[in-house]
Amino acid sequence: MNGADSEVGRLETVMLHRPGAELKRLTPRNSDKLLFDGIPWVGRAQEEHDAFAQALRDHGVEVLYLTELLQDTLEYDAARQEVISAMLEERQLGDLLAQLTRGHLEDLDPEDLTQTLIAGLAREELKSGRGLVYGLMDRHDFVIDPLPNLLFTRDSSVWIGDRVAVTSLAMPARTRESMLTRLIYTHHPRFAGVEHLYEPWLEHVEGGDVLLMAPGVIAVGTGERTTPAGVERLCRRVFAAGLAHTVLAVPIAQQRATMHLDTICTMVDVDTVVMYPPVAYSLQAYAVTSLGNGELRVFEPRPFLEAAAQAMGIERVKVIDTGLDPVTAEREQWDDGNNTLALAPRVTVAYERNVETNARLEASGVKVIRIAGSELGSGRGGPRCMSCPISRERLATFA
Ligand SMILES: NC(=O)NCCC[C@H](N)C(=O)O
Repeated sequence: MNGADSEVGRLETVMLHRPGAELKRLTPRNSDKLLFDGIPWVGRAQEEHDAFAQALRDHGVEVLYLTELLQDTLEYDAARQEVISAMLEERQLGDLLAQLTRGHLEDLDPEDLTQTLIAGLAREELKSGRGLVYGLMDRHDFVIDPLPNLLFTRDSSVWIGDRVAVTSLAMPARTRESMLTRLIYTHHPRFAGVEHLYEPWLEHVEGGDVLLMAPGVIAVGTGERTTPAGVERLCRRVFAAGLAHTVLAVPIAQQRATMHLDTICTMVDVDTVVMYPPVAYSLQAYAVTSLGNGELRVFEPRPFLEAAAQAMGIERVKVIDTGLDPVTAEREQWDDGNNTLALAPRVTVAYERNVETNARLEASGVKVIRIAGSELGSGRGGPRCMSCPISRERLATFA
């Protein structure tokens, strides 16, 4: 059954995106805008990603690739027309270039259209071009921007219970990603009948900010990406659908190092998190519950870990004591040491480079499946960011 009610229930199915030609578009001139901190060696990034996918399969996880789902989806004419129109509307190419681009895209078969929607289209790759906008563009300028961050499938959709929240991404370089995930969830037969909990045109919410702490309890970070209004909208929708009794709104620093809640905190067991030490005990949360009729009850802020324990009905949330010196902690947090992907309670995937954090996890009894991420990490995301759980074994239902 599709869906998830926790971060740690046995992972059954996951959606990944194997990086490809879109990474080859990155240059020192555009990498900042495209949200990469370096220029990855693409072949090696693919090898690292293949090893990640294989590690998941070796642990019984079904791996779905976004590219394959998208290509299947683009076999349907309604889906093709929908995505081409939406993309051109967003892109603002002017009437003539939009018309030429439409013609170019309509001539592509599903495989090439998939590639073009992901890797983008440079002006020089258009079959034919003319007019003012075309003339004013450099031949390397993008008629369609590439989506190198599609790699981070966590952010462009998130399953909550049996519904999928198609997210509203905040950064211009990423907004088109959820156009593609929405298309898949709307038209692919595998997802027939799945209800959408959230939509890309609503206030900003990114999947990396959403943590399913326990059945009925969701933490949502609000900072550089998810906006306060996004959290409020998600609260209303989650409560209306009966998917949670408490949402914890967690303000996080609005900076790149902590762009999502999952860059500083992920769960490794039903009651245990690995967390960036400097914020572990200072992070605050506003608990939000439903008063019915769409009204929300918002509680005074209190320490996140306390608020989470209370909502989860447990005495305390345990924090892996990484006990790292501040410099090592900062280095490993930057390299996604706290961004782990649980395959089951106390079994987690982590970047091998975060030697100290991983050692502490193991000392606490967590099995760590190490993966290489020297190239993948240049996009500033770890194993949790690179995975969208489609199905996890349910822990429980809440009344
Ligand atoms: N959940 C995550 O933290 N995802 C990582 C996203 C990295 C990407 N380069 C971005 O800046 O959005």
